[in-house]
Amino acid sequence: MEESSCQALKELEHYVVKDAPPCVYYIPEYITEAEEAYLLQQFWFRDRVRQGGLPHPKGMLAEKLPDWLQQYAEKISALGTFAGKTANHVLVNEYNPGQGIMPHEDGPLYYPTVTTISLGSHTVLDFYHPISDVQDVPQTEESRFLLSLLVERRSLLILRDSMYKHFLHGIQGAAQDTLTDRVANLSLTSGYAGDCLTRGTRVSLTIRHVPKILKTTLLFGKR
Ligand SMILES: O=C(O)CCC(=O)C(=O)O
Ligand SMILES: [Fe+2]
Repeated sequence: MEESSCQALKELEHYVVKDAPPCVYYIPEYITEAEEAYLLQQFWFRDRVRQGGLPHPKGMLAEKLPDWLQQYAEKISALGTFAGKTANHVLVNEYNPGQGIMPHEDGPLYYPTVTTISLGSHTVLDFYHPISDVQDVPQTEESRFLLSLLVERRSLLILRDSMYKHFLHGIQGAAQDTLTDRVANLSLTSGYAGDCLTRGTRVSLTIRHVPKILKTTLLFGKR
């Protein structure tokens, strides 16, 4: 598939998922086991974990990032992920086995790139074509399905361009995932088609940049 626009992040060229539309980068073992344990401890201790749900404008008014998150925001931004800007927003989601998130778009509040660090468990992220304007054709979730990504614990996933802006993403409410050749990043993971992976509790950190102008707009809206 088209790869040209995925060359923007030079250091990451080995991590481009070639069987996906532009752009997906998947970096396994992005953080160490010790870092993962430390981050999980911070979240569980502080009980700051948000359960599922969709991105909400209220989230935009998040407080300053604690230092232990700021360092990851800076490290990821140094890859050129946010066009020279530094990530300033982190959303934390916790999923128990069986929990998912319905297919959605993240919308225009963010710079059109999302980066996700996964802690505690893998999951499978599914992508779908948007519902087309032609309403006379019944459109099932199955007919809109595009591809899946296996997102392993400690990995970093970067979605940009059409994979961020055009397609919807969601997570099935399943307790197990059977890997198939519909998993577009399989060769970059330790999984094989036919494997059945049992989910544990997963905490995801979605790290993004919110352009300043939108932040200001939202602050006005709060008055
Ligand atoms: O947990 C994830 O990896 C996805 C979360 C998500 O899509 C969102 O919060 O918008
Ligand atoms: Fe999302």
